[in-house]
Amino acid sequence: MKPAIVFDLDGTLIDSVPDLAAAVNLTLTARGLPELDLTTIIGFVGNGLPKLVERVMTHGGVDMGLHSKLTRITLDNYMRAPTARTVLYAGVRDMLEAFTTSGNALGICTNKPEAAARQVLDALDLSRFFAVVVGGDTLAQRKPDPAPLLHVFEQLGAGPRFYVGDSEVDAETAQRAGVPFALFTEGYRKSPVASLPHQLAYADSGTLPALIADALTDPATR
Ligand SMILES: O=C(O)COP(=O)(O)O
Ligand SMILES: [Mg+2]
Repeated sequence: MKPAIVFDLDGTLIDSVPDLAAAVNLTLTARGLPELDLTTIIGFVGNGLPKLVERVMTHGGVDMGLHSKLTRITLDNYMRAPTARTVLYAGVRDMLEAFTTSGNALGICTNKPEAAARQVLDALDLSRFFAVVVGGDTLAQRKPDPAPLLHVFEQLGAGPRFYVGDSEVDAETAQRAGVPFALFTEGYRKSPVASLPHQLAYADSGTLPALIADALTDPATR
């Protein structure tokens, strides 16, 4: 049976931080606060938009009483132009075509709000690849809680499983869900590859289908 493969979105399939940064910086400049650079924002990404805004506010010394308001404003900013500067990582479209042609069921488990994730996938013509999309606000729990990931796999059906992501949060989610994990090393990871639990690591999306096939013939991941 072909494995079901679930992907993280930001930092794994798409380089989306330029648009997240633009949304955050609109929020900041509207309050007279200085803009943040991409590296700083990358350090704040991974636990969903409310957490991103919380980290930005802590960094800027903004009163946390404004958190829900600034989260709403930042999401509105983001939703107005979610793919203006966002690009797919090299080889991603071909990789998704290859998995689809071989009959793998594919899903998305992201901490991005579900509506934003769906809008981004539509705009980049990626929606057709994914039978299930779960975002950071789809369930009461978000990654690194394993519930959203298990929810996606349950809907994709029986068979072997693999989760593909770029971050500490993704590695922990997979581990807690008991699912083998493929780490994309060129995303928004903050710590060294060796410190993240993973069954395989890759830097070129074109190599992933063969790597997953190999890993699934290895008794350690079966
Ligand atoms: O929204 C985030 O913080 C990160 O999104 P991701 O889970 O797709 O990497
Ligand atoms: Mg990610």
